[in-house]
Amino acid sequence: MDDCCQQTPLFTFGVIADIQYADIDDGFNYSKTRKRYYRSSLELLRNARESWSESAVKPQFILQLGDIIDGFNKEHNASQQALDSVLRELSSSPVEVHHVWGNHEFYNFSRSVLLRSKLNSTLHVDRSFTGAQAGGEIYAYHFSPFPGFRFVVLDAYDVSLLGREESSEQYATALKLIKLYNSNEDLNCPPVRWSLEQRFTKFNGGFSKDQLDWLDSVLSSADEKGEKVTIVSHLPVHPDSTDPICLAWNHDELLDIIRSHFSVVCFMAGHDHDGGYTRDKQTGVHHLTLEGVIETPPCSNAFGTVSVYEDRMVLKGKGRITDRVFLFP
Ligand SMILES: Nc1ncnc2c1ncn2[C@@H]1O[C@H](COP(=O)(O)OP(=O)(O)O)[C@@H](O)[C@H]1O
Repeated sequence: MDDCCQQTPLFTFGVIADIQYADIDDGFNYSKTRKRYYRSSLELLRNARESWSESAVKPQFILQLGDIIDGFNKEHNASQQALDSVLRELSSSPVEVHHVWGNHEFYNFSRSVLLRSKLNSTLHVDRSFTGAQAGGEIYAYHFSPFPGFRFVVLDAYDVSLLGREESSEQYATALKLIKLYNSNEDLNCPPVRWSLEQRFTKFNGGFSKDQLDWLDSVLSSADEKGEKVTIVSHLPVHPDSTDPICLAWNHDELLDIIRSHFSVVCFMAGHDHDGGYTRDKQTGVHHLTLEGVIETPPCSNAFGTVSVYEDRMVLKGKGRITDRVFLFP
């Protein structure tokens, strides 16, 4: 690392993904290739929170990249209890948390319940979001924690079979789309094994035209102001930053928007518990997929602290999170 990292950062923030806490014994992912540590994930969250609390430069905020509790809580009637446990852990330090929504949020709660819950950060963080939200039932908003820097939280399940009433127009639209690619009876089962079309599963989703238009206008305004924008979403959008089975349905449309605005410097996601990273060749935008807490052994960790400077962001990872430098394009 060069001299930059000896300087005091403008601000720092924490990142953590796929905690998927449940008070149940360890298990495995669907294909039985990765162990899942459901109880230990709360301890790993505690490690992250303690490390952030004790750090010399306190993070200004935390980005929780989605899937904070596991879908298994629903069948144990323990959704609210599990959510209370992780939120209690997070709230034992005063730093504000920006929650992203993933598929496991929708296994536990409906969209309307989530919109009224503590996982709707627009209701609970200590700043005004007037005019900053996408509107309607879309959980997307932006905030500026420091002059010249903006963060956009996206709703990757805006078009989805999850969280929508089966009788709703949105459900019908999502069903029509997924069925164009996936003819399996079980829509969680991917339609193909190797191509990008694997992503058309029920555990993924996409961004509506309303949300894409909103993002486009937020980024146009950021371009004009000369801001540096980091976008966060549960689902990754760059095929080289993840296993393609984890990509957002219309990842290509989202990428096109990012590529048409020079303000974007970084895109952060969760969902793929093995993590990933690429730098987009066309724009130099960094695409980080953060390794998931749930598949991290109790002896390790999975969180990071990002220090932001004028010309770069520096990720200091703990446990299996790799240190990285994101030079601004
Ligand atoms: N290949 C697959 N075929 C059928 N169902 C699957 C497949 N992969 C995952 N699922 C199911 O999809 C849901 C979400 O999978 P899960 O592994 O819990 O997601 P995540 O990776 O977000 O934790 C679960 O109900 C799981 O059983």
